Amino acid sequence: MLELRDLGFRYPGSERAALHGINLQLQAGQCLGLLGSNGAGKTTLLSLLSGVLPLQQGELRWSATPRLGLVPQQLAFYAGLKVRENLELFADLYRLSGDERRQRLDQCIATCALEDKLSRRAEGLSGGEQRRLNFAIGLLQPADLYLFDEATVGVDAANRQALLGAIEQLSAAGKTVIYTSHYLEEVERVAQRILLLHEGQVRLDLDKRQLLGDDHGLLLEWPDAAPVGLQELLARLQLTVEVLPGGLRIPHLDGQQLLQISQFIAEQKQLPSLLRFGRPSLEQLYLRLNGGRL
Ligand SMILES: Nc1ncnc2c1ncn2[C@@H]1O[C@H](COP(=O)(O)OP(=O)(O)OP(=O)(O)O)[C@@H](O)[C@H]1O
Repeated sequence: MLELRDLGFRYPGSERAALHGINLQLQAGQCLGLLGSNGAGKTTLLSLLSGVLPLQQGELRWSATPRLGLVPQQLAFYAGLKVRENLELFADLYRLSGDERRQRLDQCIATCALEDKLSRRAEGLSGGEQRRLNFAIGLLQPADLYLFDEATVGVDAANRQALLGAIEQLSAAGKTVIYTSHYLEEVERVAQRILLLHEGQVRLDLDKRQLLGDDHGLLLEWPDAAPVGLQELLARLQLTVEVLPGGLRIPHLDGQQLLQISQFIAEQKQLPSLLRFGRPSLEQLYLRLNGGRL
């Protein structure tokens, strides 16, 4: 649905390009998780796609005229208007009418749990409530491509689940989504493909399953130090170990090795504070890839 060729952007007066040499093809129905540390260029990329910033260098090719829904990082509603007035105003801007207008409004209000906030002025809402209004306004727009920039910052855990559910529904309905967040467990949940930006360039672009792989390992942490004798056991089992703050990770092991480690642990006075067998999370991979600069 979208192809970027050698896209670049430099803010006026800035010495360094915020983005350069970005090549990317995005298929319809795909949810792309956009990662990168502060200043990596994520918002700049979304701003170029949504036309908030003018194209300076490179090409943006759409397969058809795009209908875009945007949930921007900067809150974008009328602070002095009530929640209901904001939603109606944006419904007018999106030219929604009749049944579709009512359905979309009802759905956005329910997803973002705004039912009891409708007669409140937007400026009087809490931070998380304002974020939910911002989200509702983006979701209200009938679009083929939805861009979410830090859309859940400050939203409480229960409401966050509802917003993520809405993103999964967009994907399931064949909508294309670009989702950027520093909450990597959210990106891991919604995205099928992961794009990592670093200093304005694409550092990594992979299918999520390919990235996370099925490299099952054992993650162990202790309240104090690891038990005496563990290192010897691991060496005897010929296992490689990654030392982490507070614990260690054994990236590859088979059932027998897992059993022997479990027996050793069971015989110790102090149990681990964390024992997890599985593949690494996106956050753990990200910290390894990006040198911990999230
Ligand atoms: N309006 C601006 N004027 C000048 N430079 C800017 C402007 N906005 C962003 N930049 C710079 O462009 C680079 C990319 O910024 P951008 O906001 O795209 O990063 P980001 O990945 O979205 O970061 P964050 O995770 O902090 O939101 C940074 O070096 C930033 O300082």
